[in-house]
Amino acid sequence: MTDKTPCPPQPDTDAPRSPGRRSMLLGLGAAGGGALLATLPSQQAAAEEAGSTGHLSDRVTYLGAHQAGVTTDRPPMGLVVAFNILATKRSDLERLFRVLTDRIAFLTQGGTPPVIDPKFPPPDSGLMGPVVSPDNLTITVGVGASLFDQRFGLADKKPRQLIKMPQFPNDALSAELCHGDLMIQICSNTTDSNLHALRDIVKNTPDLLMVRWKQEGFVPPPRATGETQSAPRNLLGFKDGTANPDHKDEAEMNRLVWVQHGATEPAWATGGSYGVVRIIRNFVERWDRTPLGEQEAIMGRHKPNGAPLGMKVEADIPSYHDDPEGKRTPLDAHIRLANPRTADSRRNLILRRPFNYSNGITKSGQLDMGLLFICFQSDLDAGFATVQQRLNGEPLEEYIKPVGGGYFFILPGIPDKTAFLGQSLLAETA
Ligand SMILES: C=CC1=C(C)c2cc3[nH]c(cc4nc(cc5[nH]c(cc1n2)c(C)c5CCC(=O)O)C(CCC(=O)O)=C4C)c(C)c3C=C
Ligand SMILES: [Fe+2]
Repeated sequence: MTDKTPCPPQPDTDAPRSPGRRSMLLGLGAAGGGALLATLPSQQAAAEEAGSTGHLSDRVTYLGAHQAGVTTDRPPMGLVVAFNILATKRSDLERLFRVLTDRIAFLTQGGTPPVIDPKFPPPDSGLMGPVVSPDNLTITVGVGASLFDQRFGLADKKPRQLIKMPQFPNDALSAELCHGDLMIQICSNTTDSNLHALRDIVKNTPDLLMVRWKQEGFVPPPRATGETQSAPRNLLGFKDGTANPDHKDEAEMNRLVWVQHGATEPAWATGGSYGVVRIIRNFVERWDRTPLGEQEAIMGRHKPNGAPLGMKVEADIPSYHDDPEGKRTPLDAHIRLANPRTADSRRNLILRRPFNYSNGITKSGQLDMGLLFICFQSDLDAGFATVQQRLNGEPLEEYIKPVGGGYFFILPGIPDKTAFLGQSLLAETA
C-alpha cells in the first residue's frame, strides 16, 4: 500500500555551495554541526579502508546547463531506480518536478533536516545521522517514452529518438526490470548515502511516484599493487572503461553526449542527453571455467593489464587496419566490434558509466551478478543502438544475458535556484 502520510515542512535547501577551506578540511562542508565533527574521523577511516576515494564533504553542484551524474566523476556506488508516475494531471507533473528539484538541492548539498514534533513521522529517515552530508551525491533524472503518452499533453514534445527500449537478439528482458516513466540515477561515495537519497525521494512523492524497479551497483577501488592505469575491473575480471571518451573534455562531451542547440531535437531538450540502462547478467561460473586465452580473444584485451591484444600497456591504441584478418585481434572481439576505429565509427562513440552489481543467487543456485551498464549520448541511433547492433551475435553473448533496463531522456540541467527540473519541457507546452 502507498503511504499517503503528508510530509512535514522540509529544511531550507539554501545551503552554501562553497564551504571554506577549514570546513572542507574538517569534512563539515555546508552541513556543519558538532555531531558530524564527532563522528567524522572514524567514518572517514572506515571509508578509506573500504577503498572509497571520497569524503563526506565532497559536494557536486546540482545547478548548471546539464545535470550532474553524466560527465561528472563516477563515484564508487551507484543505483538506478525507475518509477511509474502516479500523477495524472499536468499540474501534478509540475509539482513532481518541483519536489524532485527541491530534494535534489537538499540531498546533494547537504544540511540539517528540521526537528519536528515526535508525534509526526520524522522528516528524514535518519540513515545518515542528524546531519546529511553531501558525500559526492549526484541525482540524475531521465524520462521514458511513456511520459509522452496522452496523460500530460506532451506527445509532440517527445525527443525524436526516444522509444521504449527494444528487445535485442540475446536479451531475455524481464518485464518487472524494464522501462518506466521516470528514471533516477543516484551516485555517491557510499551505499547508505544513495539509499538515504532514494528513501527521501520516495517519502516525498507518495502520490506522485511508484517504484517500478531498482538496481544497485559499485565500482571497485583502485588496487594498490599491479594496477598501473585508471580503469577499474568488471566482474569478468577485465579492466572496463579504458577506451571511454574523456568525460572532462568539454568539447568532446558537447559533441558526443549533450544535445546541442539547433539540433534535430525539440528546443526544450537542449542540454539533455539520451541515457541507456541495461542490467546485464554475467554467467561468472561459466566464465571462470573458460581458458584465459579464450577470454582475452573474446574481449580483445589482455586480462592482467588491459592492453589491447599484442600490445604492451592499457593505454595503447588498438590498430586494426594492419590486422584485416583478425590474426591479432579477432574480427568478432568485443572491443573491435564495439569500436572498429574507422573514420565513420567516430560518430558512434558513447560515454559509458557502468557499475558492477551482485544480487545474491538465482533460483537455480547460480551467482546473480553482472554489469549495470549505463551510457550517455546525444544521438541514440548513432550511439548505443548502432554499437549494440554491431555486438549482436558476438562470442561474449555466451557469457552474458541482458535482463532489464530502459531508454530514458536525461532532462536538461537546472540553470539556477529559481528554476526546476523539466521546466523547459513544461514551458513549451504550457
Ligand atoms: C552497446 C554497448 C556496449 C555494451 C552493452 C557492452 C557490454 C559489456 N562490455 C563489457 C566489457 C568491456 N567492454 C569494453 C569496451 C567497450 N565496450 C563498449 C560497448 C558496450 N559494452 C565499447 C564502446 C567499448 C570500447 C571499445 C573501444 O573503444 O575500444 C572493454 C574493454 C575496456 C574498455 O575500453 O572499456 C571491456 C572489458 C562487458 C563485460 C559487457 C557486458 C556485460
Ligand atoms: Fe563493453
